[in-house]
Amino acid sequence: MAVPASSQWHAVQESSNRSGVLSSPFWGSIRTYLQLPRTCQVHSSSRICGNLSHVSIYPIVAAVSTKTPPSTASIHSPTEVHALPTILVAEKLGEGGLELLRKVANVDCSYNLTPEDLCSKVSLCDALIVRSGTKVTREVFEASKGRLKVVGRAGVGIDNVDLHAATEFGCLVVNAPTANTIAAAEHGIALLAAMARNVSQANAALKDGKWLRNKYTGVSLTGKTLGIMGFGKVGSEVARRAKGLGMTVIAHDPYASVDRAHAIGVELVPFDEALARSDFLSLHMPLTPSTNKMFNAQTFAKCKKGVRIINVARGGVIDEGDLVLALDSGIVAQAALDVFTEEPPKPDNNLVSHEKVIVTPHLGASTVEAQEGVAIEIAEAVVGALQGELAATAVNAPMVPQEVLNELTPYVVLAEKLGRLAIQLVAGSGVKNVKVSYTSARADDDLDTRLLRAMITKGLIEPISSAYINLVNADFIAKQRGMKITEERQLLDGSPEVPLETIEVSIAHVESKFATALSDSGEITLEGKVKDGVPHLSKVGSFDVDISLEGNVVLCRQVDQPGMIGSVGNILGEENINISFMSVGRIAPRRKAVMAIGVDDEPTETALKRIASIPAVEEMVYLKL
Ligand SMILES: NC(=O)c1ccc[n+]([C@@H]2O[C@H](COP(=O)([O-])OP(=O)(O)OC[C@H]3O[C@@H](n4cnc5c(N)ncnc54)[C@H](O)[C@@H]3O)[C@@H](O)[C@H]2O)c1
Ligand SMILES: O=C(O)[C@H](O)COP(=O)(O)O
Repeated sequence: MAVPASSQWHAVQESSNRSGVLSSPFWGSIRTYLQLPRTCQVHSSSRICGNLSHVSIYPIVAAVSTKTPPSTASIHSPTEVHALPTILVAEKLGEGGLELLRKVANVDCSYNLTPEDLCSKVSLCDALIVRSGTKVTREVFEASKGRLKVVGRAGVGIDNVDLHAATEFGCLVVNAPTANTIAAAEHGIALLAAMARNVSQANAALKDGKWLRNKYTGVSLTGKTLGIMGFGKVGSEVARRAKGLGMTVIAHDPYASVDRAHAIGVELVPFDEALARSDFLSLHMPLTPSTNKMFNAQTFAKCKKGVRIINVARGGVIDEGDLVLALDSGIVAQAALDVFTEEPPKPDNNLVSHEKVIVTPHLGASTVEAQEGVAIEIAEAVVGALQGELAATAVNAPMVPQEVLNELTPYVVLAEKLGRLAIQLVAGSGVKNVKVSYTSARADDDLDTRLLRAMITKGLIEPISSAYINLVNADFIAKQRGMKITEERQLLDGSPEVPLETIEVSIAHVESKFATALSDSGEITLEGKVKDGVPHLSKVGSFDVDISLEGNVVLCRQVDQPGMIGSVGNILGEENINISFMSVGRIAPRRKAVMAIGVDDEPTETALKRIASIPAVEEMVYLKL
């Protein structure tokens, strides 16, 4: 059959199964975000997305994928097909949060686990919820063997979670950043006032029968300068309250907005100036490698003599040994500490027992109200993540709003398929340079491609490794394998109604099993687009084609002559292989052409050999999706 020069010949048969599990954005997004292994089906006995009690995530017994996190395969047996996910709650969580979790999961509340117990339990869990008392170490992720998909930190600080390991293992970490802000700020103010008036010491003395009115004369707050170190959520709430107490409030925070500070009457100042001017310093930065022990002998030396320090942030931001010396020498007059480098501190900790120090056992977030709020905030985040939503409080993954995700879903599928096809065209190994080009009528800031890049990476790497890749770890794994993935965009004229026109994946400096896939510049190049919500392959090398990316793909380069489609079609028909789509792209009539054939079934070796031996077929490759 001759093919019209300007068009492709479409179509033998369209797949009728487009409305299955994956086509719904909701169910699709479950897979997309957590990238549940393809051996896992997401089923619902109800189509009401809000009612998760009907959702189950389980492995298909007859696996179609070679990639399954090992524990998933070993834990679920066919008899557990409708099992709910399991969430381990390793520290006390408010009842409201537990109720939410119990609606969608088996909830195992096991507190005070040893590190060994945590490691052994975690291999049976899909999510883990902790507060600051549980160290979620690399060993925990290793022990989970890929089953753990989400760690929920019921609070703000995530310094007890090994984020690098979480990312490497593709485990999402979410926190509950807002619900305990006020509680922490109120505790900061409580410590400020208690320290200034020696409340703790006087209380202890009086209970010990000592009426020491002179000894416990305090200092006033009004008119004094409070330096807020870390002007984030807690810091700014402390600032508001301190202003109400008549204090002058200054703050140091390299990342805070001057306008936000001015709006509540706070002057942002450099670090050394904050130290030099403050009568009281209240610490509110996170513990990171750069804030670790940032309050040490050198910094105390820059402080106003007799400064008083409150710490409701993290013990590790202070060098505790240096603080003891500064208290002994009078550089620091008093300290009020809620947090410690080691929690609980050792009984002989001489900072805790110091007479100029008052302490509380990490109580900043411990109000009834805050704990209920945190529990609900983290339960919603964990449930959302298990549903595949891109959590607004994700700590180690890009946050993509649900609307954006819904819109991008078919492009996400396309991206993974293009990566998967492109890597199969490489002869040998050593893919180092991959370029992804997007054409779109949307401005750069209106098109979030992180998810697409992650899925292309997944498609490129999974077929050639044992790595298990999702949005969380895609960049990490690509980097680890020395694969550089660059992106470029071409802005098109026209309506920005659809997010993307085309996605092109090209792999440079490699040989191809199918030379026709090499572009004029010698790179393996595939282009795809989304048509009616379905991903299509639209270009192979320099040849335009058009097949829907469902099933698997046979690519042939042949001499463009009558009867080619019939010959290939006949062979596949005789071998009982269903063709879903067929398209021929060519440069000019009777010259070279590329035939792309979508097949529902896997062709036998014999069928492929028969196609390859058609005299006009010059090269052929079979690609699995
Ligand atoms: N004691 C408790 O129970 C309790 C309760 C809640 C929060 N916290 C801790 O309080 C701290 C603040 O929490 P948040 O919710 O306000 O966090 P946040 O992220 O809203 O604020 C932290 C601020 O610190 C700033 N910062 C970072 N590095 C800094 C540096 N080197 N110098 C100065 N500022 C720096 C950031 O820019 C940010 O504005 C965290 O350490 C958190 O873990 C403790
Ligand atoms: O970072 C936080 O949110 C606080 O330190 C609270 O920690 P907690 O949940 O262990 O009380």
